[in-house]
Amino acid sequence: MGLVTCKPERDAERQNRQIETQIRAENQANKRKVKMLLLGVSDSGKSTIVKQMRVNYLDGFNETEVVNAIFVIRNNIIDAFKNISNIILHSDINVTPEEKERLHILIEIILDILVINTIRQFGCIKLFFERFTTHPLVPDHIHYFYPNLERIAVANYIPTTEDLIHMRQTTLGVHEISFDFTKHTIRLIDVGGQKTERRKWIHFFEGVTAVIFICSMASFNQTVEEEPKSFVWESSLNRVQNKVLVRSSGKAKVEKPGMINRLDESVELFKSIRENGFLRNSNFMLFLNKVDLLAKKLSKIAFSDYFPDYKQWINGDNSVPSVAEFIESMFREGLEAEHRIFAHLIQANVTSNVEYTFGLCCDVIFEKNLDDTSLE
Ligand SMILES: Nc1nc2c(ncn2[C@@H]2O[C@H](COP(=O)(O)OP(=O)(O)OP(=O)(O)O)[C@@H](O)[C@H]2O)c(=O)[nH]1
Ligand SMILES: [Mg+2]
Repeated sequence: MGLVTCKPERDAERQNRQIETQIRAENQANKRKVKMLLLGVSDSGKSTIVKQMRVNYLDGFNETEVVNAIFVIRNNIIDAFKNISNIILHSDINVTPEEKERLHILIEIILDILVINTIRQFGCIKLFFERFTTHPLVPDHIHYFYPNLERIAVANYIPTTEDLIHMRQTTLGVHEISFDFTKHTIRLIDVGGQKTERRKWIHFFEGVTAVIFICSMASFNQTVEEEPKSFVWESSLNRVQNKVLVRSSGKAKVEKPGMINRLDESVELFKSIRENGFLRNSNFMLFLNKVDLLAKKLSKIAFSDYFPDYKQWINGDNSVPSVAEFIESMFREGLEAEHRIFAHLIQANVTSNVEYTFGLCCDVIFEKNLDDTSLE
């Protein structure tokens, strides 16, 4: 004789089954949710990666963002030209009295983009772009915006997607986007890299599937941006004076307190994050960014002028592959064996390059997650 159950019990069983199915479905969905954190010092290229994801996997930029970008891009250029004028006036570049006066006015007073468009024709500016493009105080975006100045200066200028990708806007606070990638939903979190912003990072360290740490390889001849600029303008034309001043990890002694090499800062920051207990089980991706600018700089500057240890490096020529290998070794040095990292060279302002590298990373992350799942 079969077991007779009364109606309330059958209802309870059905309800239990429904709840279990729901929990299973939620677990499956959660496994497909991936939290990724973009970390790195300021100006390393984190937000540029986010912009590329928006272009690749979302709808790109909306109308309001494009209109706001007109102002931001023009300001990027005006600020860059103020710096450039300062560098020229502290250099041995020949400047006519009229040019000198105009450069001083540019530094003192905020001028509009049309004025910059005329200043760009000055002999001293042209000479600057021939001789000093690798100067540590020249913002990276100007290499892109300088040849496009005429287009940007016209009254009815509308920024292109490419313009928005190159635009520089320091991140304050935390921004995130969410998009579908293969079978996964990726939540990508972008934070500000400035020192004052870093204390906010810890709030996002829980449940992180992957940390994408970005480093600008081109920052090897730069010092951290919080430093007094007057010193840098005067000294940075002489690269020997401006070489590594503080290397907390390396052998060079502290020569000027407060002057920290930006690549060193990036390595130190990476190590402190890699060893953070909350991120013990996260995958670590290291994006060695700005490979284009690194190549440009290495054609004019010896890497070993800034990192004397490089002279002893096996392949110590001044080539991109060798220098990149050395930089990667700086990140790996002293890490515990289980602290594995997946490193890749990247040029974040090239959409296809980001798409490719991100795909490689995801292959690693998802394959590893699959392993983790199968152990359960
Ligand atoms: N040439 C070149 N420029 C790049 C590359 N990646 C980023 N940039 C530029 O570097 C500048 C800084 O990039 P962001 O993405 O704003 O840097 P960030 O890490 O978000 O900086 P914070 O928000 O201050 O933390 C921008 O002007 C970018 O266009 C690259 O691979 N090559
Ligand atoms: Mg940013």
